[in-house]
Amino acid sequence: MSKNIDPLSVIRLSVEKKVHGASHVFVVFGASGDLAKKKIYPVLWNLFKDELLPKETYIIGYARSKLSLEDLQSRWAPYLKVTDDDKSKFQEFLKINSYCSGNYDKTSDFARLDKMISEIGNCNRLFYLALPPTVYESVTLNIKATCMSKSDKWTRVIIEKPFGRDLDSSELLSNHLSSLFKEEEIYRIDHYLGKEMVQNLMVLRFGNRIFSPIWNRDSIASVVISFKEPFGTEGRGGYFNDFGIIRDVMQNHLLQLLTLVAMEKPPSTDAEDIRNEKVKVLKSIPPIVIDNVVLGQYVGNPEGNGEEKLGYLDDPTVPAGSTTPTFVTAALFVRNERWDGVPFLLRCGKALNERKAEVRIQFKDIPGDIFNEGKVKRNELVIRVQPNEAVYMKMMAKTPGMSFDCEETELDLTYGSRYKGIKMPEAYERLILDVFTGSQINFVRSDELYQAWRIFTPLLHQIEEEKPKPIPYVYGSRGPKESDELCATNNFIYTGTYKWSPSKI
Ligand SMILES: NC(=O)C1=CN([C@@H]2O[C@H](COP(=O)(O)OP(=O)(O)OC[C@H]3O[C@@H](n4cnc5c(N)ncnc54)[C@H](OP(=O)(O)O)[C@@H]3O)[C@@H](O)[C@H]2O)C=CC1
Ligand SMILES: O=C1O[C@H](COP(=O)(O)O)[C@@H](O)[C@H](O)[C@H]1O
Repeated sequence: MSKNIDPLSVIRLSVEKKVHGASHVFVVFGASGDLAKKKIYPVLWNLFKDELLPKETYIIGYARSKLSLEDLQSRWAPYLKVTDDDKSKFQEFLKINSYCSGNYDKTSDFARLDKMISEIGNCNRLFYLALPPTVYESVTLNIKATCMSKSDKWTRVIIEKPFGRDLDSSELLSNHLSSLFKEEEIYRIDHYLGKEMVQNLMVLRFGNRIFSPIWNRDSIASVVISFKEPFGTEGRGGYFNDFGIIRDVMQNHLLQLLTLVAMEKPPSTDAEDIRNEKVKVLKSIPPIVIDNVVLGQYVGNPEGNGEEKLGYLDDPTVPAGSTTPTFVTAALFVRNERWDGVPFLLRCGKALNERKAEVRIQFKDIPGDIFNEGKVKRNELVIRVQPNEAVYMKMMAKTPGMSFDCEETELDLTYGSRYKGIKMPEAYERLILDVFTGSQINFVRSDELYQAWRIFTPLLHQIEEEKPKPIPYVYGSRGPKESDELCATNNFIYTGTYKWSPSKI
């Protein structure tokens, strides 16, 4: 693209083209809550500020609390970035916002909401459920009964995980939703699908000739998909304890990454073509067996990063003696022609040594090594999702100079240096814009969800019934050593010999 073209103007044009100049109302259910103030309103503000929201868009917050717009605004204040230059734009943003106080189970309150929307005009309607799942049922029933759009306009409902807690409860929710809405009206958010490097996976795989011949069991030894967070449950122990790290991160975000790495090339980039391929690959994954799993739980660290860090069980919101895992590594297998025998190691944990999400594809040893035995190390292709987005290939090269020795080095695409000054949109920004434009590529379809729960439910039930004691690991460490052992027995070789020395140029 020419340097003179503002990339945002291209997106603006494409959004306007797709919405055909229609008016929209975006309703935030749970407007007084955490997700709304930390994510949804800041994202709506960013989209508004960048003029990416369709022109005639109005936002209505809905929650039980009796709040004025000023009250709502004071909740957003710490999370919305408004600079001095933005002040007049922010006043315009306030003008498109309003608030409706009502209960989640009272049809007459939803009728009031419908009246508010109708007063704006005949418009497309987006309903974002930033709510605990306990009220999904009554809210969606009330939307259906009173708030659907009229005549030629559409309605879209955006829901957040957890989509149930196992196969049965997820099926109940899916059946409930499908009794009210068509699949194309339901947008199940997995915010990892909105991340730049996650979206990049399809382009890397299907836009490069070099990868397709080696992207299979003949060349790939193992795939490690990691999510690491350097903080514990701090304050969220109640919610987390009920769900655990498998439901919180692995069954959704990490499994989505796996499907994008493992799926076959779709016939097109249409949402249904891509989601069909994702479902196909999920169907080839048998349920995880507990022997292929390591469970961990963090314990306190008196010297954690300069200050004492409390263990999971020290969190007052966590029930005494809880065996909920805060760290899990699991080996999954895709039983199809491309992947048979290749372990996919999913690892996720809280209170670890760093923040990191990455996909690491480790290639097999080279056959017939002619160099000094043990010198040649396996190639690795690493797609670092966050932080500091990068794609790098660890490879061997001749040591520069007179000697004919070889050493480990890398081909390195670091986004921060290659794409200086490019603003990476927040995952939620992309996803919310996708809902306006009707693209379901980055949303989870009901049959995809079914398959995801099928893979994890037997393991989750076994853990809940047998309550195996998770292996303790220290807050701020890399997690239990048994996780490395599981990776090692599943054909991931860590040598510790690779050293990165980024170029100063
Ligand atoms: N463009 C860029 O920004 C680039 C950055 N780098 C940086 O260079 C550094 C090293 O590169 P990296 O790819 O991690 O290569 P390494 O070979 O150092 O690490 C490979 C993997 O092994 C894991 N590991 C660490 N210790 C053990 C162990 N004892 N047993 C088993 N596994 C272990 C690592 O971290 P863990 O298990 O803790 O997640 C990682 O998943 C990194 O900090 C990386 O970010 C490298 C290239 C390009
Ligand atoms: O869905 C979740 O994701 C966050 C991590 O998201 P990220 O975009 O910051 O990587 C995690 O902290 C949370 O527990 C989980 O519910």
